Amino acid sequence: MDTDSVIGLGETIFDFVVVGGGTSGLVVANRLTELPDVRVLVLEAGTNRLTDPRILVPGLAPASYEDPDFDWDFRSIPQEQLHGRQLVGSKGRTLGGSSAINLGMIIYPSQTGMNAWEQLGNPGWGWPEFAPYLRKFHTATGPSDSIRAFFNGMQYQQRDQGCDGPVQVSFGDQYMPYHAAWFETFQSLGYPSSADPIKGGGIGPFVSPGAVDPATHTRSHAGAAYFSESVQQRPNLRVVTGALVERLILEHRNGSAVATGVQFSKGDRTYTIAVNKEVILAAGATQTPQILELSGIGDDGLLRILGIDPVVNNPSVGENLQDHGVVSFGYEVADGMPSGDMARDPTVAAAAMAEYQKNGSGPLGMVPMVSAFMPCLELPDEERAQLLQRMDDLSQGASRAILKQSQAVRQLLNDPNEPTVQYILAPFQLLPRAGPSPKDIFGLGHPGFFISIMSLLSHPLSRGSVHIRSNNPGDSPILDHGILTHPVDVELQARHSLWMEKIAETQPMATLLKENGQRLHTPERLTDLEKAEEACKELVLSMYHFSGTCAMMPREDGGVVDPRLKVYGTSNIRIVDASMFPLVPRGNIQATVYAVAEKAADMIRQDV
Ligand SMILES: Cc1cc2nc3c(=O)[nH]c(=O)nc-3n(C[C@H](O)[C@H](O)[C@H](O)COP(=O)(O)OP(=O)(O)OC[C@H]3O[C@@H](n4cnc5c(N)ncnc54)[C@H](O)[C@@H]3O)c2cc1C
Repeated sequence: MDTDSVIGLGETIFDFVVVGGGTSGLVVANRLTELPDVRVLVLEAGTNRLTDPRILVPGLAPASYEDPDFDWDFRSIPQEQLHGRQLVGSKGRTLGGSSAINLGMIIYPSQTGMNAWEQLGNPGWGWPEFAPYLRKFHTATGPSDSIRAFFNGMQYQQRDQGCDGPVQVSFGDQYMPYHAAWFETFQSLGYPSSADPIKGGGIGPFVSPGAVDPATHTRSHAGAAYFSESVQQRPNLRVVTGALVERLILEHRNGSAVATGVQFSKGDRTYTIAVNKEVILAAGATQTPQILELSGIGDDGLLRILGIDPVVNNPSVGENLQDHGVVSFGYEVADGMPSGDMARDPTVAAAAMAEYQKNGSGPLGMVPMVSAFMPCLELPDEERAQLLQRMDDLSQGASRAILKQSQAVRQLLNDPNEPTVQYILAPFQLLPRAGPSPKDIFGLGHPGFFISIMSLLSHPLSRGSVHIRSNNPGDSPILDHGILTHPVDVELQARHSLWMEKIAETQPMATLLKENGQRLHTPERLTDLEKAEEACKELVLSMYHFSGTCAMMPREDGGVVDPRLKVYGTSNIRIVDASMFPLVPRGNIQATVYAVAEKAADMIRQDV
């Protein structure tokens, strides 16, 4: 399909117009066009780079960051709580969206976390109903026998995995000694792996599989998986790239707003396309609220100031932004030990590329990260009670929306079986202080060889927002990440970060690291909670898990969509991307995005 063409577009009546050809948009477009009578148009602002090596080769993802052909490259406003630092907001701007440029880790949400979605007023969204969709989107290929032996204690059963979904999920073939030591170190600390995260429970270390096709060793993202060559042949599907959706054309009918068309620009022309049944918003958590606001759905006051006629007053549009902040500690490796930092030597980089081109193996063809879900171990019962009390005190007088969410998060933090953090081991250096440019953070610019241990709060309480800055659709929205604005998050993040020092000094990890070697996070070992809190504020970065800005919740609780994903006050606009998450789930979120979109597609098919 020539996705750059608009020829004949005006002559077709589309039943559904999907805004955004990213992770969720392509899932829904694919599933709807399985029905031959349903005509779907996808409008994607970004490029079609399906055959570009920076997307195809999993290990080349960082080469796409900040390039406008791949990345929206947002920056937050200065974050007061982080001493005025700006955070990066990379986000895919190409067919496949963020799944085409992300780090490829596939991690599943927890049972308790999903049940919290349902408890927030969303019948049908608890774990039992949601879990099948976590399998529907993917086909898993298990680890080889040698990889299973390498990761002593790894939990994995083929019967638990997805077996016929479009996204290919697999393990790598060349892990480093730190990866095996990760498992053994947690075991030494008394926390062996207890369950495969796909089952929604358990704590301890696990190997994060990657969205990599084991046959071709290429990235399996939404573009490759849901917009494959055979799907491109469907006569009832049309995809146009380079099409920036500016606003929806709305009319009032019987007390609600009806979308009758979509206005978009391509090149220097503006087009309006009629829609027969529904508009499906899938522009991601940063731009779905932008499009609603540009169309007159949002906070009346803000819209009027910016010269937009309000159609539906809902001040919750663009609020409730959630993200996982990630704090990374860097440890120098022992002399002679390998590190991904070796790739800064052009000879080593060329050898890795040659190995990849020969048979797809090696570091470029895999996702080289392992993780662990853990409770907060350095938190004695009495201090835990104090922390929860602090949380309750801080919630006093909060809006109904925040109060309800705080209660849900409180339950999660109080559950002894629910992790409060995800630790990740990456066998290369990260330089948060060199930010906000991702090229500097990922650029391996510090001399020497390092690994990184990272911590991400599983259930953050901090909230940010994203709103339009003007009525010009070409202006990027005002992004206020809000990471670590909540004092309880700062304390929890610091306590978890202190534990990263323990991981690094426990055997066998300790022997792989240089004794008294350089540390990229702080010159001295952190022992003190206050100093750790300060370090977290200096180091925390966005994990690019934008979500929650058009949350699925009752409208009086701060919701923007109902449990059928319909935008309140409208009759034919749905949201299917990460902006509908009421609470960000534990871990990396693409698996949850895929599953939400699969469930959304089923709902839409039932409803029309
Ligand atoms: C650098 C990076 C690394 C990440 N690493 C991981 C990881 O390892 N594991 C994991 O699970 N998750 C990861 N994530 C997160 C995950 O990829 C995203 O949360 C998920 O893909 C978001 O899906 P979405 O459908 O909500 O939005 P997207 O996939 O971002 O899709 C939105 C699409 O809408 C388009 N669009 C936006 N505005 C308009 C407009 N006005 N008109 C037309 N089109 C528009 C965009 O160009 C984009 O293609 C990462 C994300 C990034 C950016």
